Amino acid sequence: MMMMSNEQEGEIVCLEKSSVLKGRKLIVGMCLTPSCREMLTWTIAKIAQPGDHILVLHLTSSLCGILSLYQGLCKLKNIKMELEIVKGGKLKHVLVEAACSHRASKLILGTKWHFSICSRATALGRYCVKRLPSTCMVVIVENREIILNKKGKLQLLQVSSMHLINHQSSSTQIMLKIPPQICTNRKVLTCRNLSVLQQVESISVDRPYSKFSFVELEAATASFSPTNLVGRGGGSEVYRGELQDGKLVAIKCLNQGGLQAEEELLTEIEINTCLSHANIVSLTGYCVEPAHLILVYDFLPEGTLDDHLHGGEKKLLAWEVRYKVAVGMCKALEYLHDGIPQPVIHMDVKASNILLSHDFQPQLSDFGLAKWAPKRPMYIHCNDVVGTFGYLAPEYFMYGRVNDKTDVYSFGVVLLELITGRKPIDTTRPKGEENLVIWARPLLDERNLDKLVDPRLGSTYNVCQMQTMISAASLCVQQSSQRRPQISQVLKLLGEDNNGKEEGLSSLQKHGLGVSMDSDEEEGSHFDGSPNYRDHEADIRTHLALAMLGVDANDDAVSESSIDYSSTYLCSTYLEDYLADRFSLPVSFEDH
Ligand SMILES: Nc1ncnc2c1ncn2[C@@H]1O[C@H](COP(=O)(O)OP(=O)(O)OP(=O)(O)O)[C@@H](O)[C@H]1O
Repeated sequence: MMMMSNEQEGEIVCLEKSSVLKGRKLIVGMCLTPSCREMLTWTIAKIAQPGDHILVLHLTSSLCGILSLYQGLCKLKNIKMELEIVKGGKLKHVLVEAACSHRASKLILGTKWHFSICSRATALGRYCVKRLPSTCMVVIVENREIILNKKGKLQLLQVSSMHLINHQSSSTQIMLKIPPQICTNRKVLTCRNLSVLQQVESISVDRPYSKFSFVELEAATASFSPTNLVGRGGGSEVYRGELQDGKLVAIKCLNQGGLQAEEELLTEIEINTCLSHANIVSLTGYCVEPAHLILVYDFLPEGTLDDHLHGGEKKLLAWEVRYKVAVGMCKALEYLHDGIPQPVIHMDVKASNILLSHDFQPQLSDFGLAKWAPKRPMYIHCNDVVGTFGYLAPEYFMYGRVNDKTDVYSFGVVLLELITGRKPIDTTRPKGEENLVIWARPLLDERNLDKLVDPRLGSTYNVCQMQTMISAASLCVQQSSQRRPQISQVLKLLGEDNNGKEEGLSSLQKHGLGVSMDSDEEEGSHFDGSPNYRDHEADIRTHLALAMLGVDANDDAVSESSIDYSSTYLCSTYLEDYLADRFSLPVSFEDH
């Protein structure tokens, strides 16, 4: 029998391999919550019988994820790396025991403590030095180091002298961090950035990016002059730069001072090596130096969608452009989810990560939080919820569950922004209107164009496209992730891919609706907002939306109770009337 606990939901799942407990090996999946301890007690008291063997399994998936980043480098250097979970009480005892039992030649430790030289880290170092044989060197690393030899004498060394330390392995030594205020010589390559650089070089081996020196980037930006500063993110500053060959680039300087910047840089480069798409920003190169972690991208002169929709200073974003942005982003996500051998979840789809070229072609940027997608219909569990409030899918926000539908939800929020011109969270709005999805949901159900559509657009939009976009948005922001369509289905709904019309038609025919559509009727040809538009396509696409709902509802993975029928209701009510009226077709959506 195998039992795993679902920490966030507080439920215990028992997977019984065989109904008869013969062989008597019980595996208990254990995390550190009280409900897990309760589960273990229950297993011991109620399930296990004398002679049984209980194996307690603790999965450290986040650490495994980080270690997998190093696989390339280890392979390159022909190094074997293993993860070992050790049991024990005090850290110092565990460390010494492990070093002795493995006959380690070096015990290398990182530290997050900010300490003075006479602090706890020194004490830990001294403890280890005393108890370990002289064949084992103790090294504590962070930024700059001090070597503490056996006699307790302090000697200042630079990390570039690491090889020197390696040659002295006969004498036991400790390296300690100097607190930041004592660090004066910033030119020394830190251990950390050295390892980041090695990893970058190993993961980008198939796609060599330009490796810029900081001096080159200084020259490109007039010494990072404030006039070239184009934007600030949560952990970065972005400058416009011109390279020697005249190419314009965006230079993103990650704020140093933590693992986060390193992880972002490595993830961005690792994932970008697998990507090439017209709607995804191209990474040109990087700069990794002692005090600098920098990413260099193609420069997109029109800035972000966020600036255009909510910036205030920009010209009104025309409907035509809004629709183009929606389709372009949908294509980028379809490429990530379905178009590459190892699919990717972006994890931070939002208006400020959608950049616009001179002709307003959208490009998705910022892969620092991206993840390799799990196989459908599985999801991955994330303990840290990162991303942007207002765009986070409910199951991710509440339970840390991630799969491709996480991006679909965020994309739905972007569609709502394009339709309404409102921000996802706007605390200046009256009560009840602050959260865009909550405010929009009943209006989407009613198809209340008067209230939904950005008042700045007036009547300058294509009603057919607006209806389609509203259908897509209402499907994408559904509470239940299983009920959300896959992004490829959303792309069919929005059209503008070559197969959209035919697939839309064939789907209608499959559902017994023989609707003809003029082949010369080009989508987007009516921009006058007139009520006399011929909008067969909108009907077809909205019907497709319903077909999707039907498909998902039959999915075994969807339990009855998890289905939110409200949007089925909203689409069908609208469509039954509409199709019956337009095409004199008796339509009933009961079957779907
Ligand atoms: N390739 C680019 N071309 C032009 N401008 C860019 C480019 N990349 C980023 N910018 C500008 O820099 C700003 C900051 O970008 P960055 O990706 O660091 O942050 P963000 O996505 O806005 O926020 P966060 O990092 O918190 O998610 C953007 O809002 C945009 O104005």
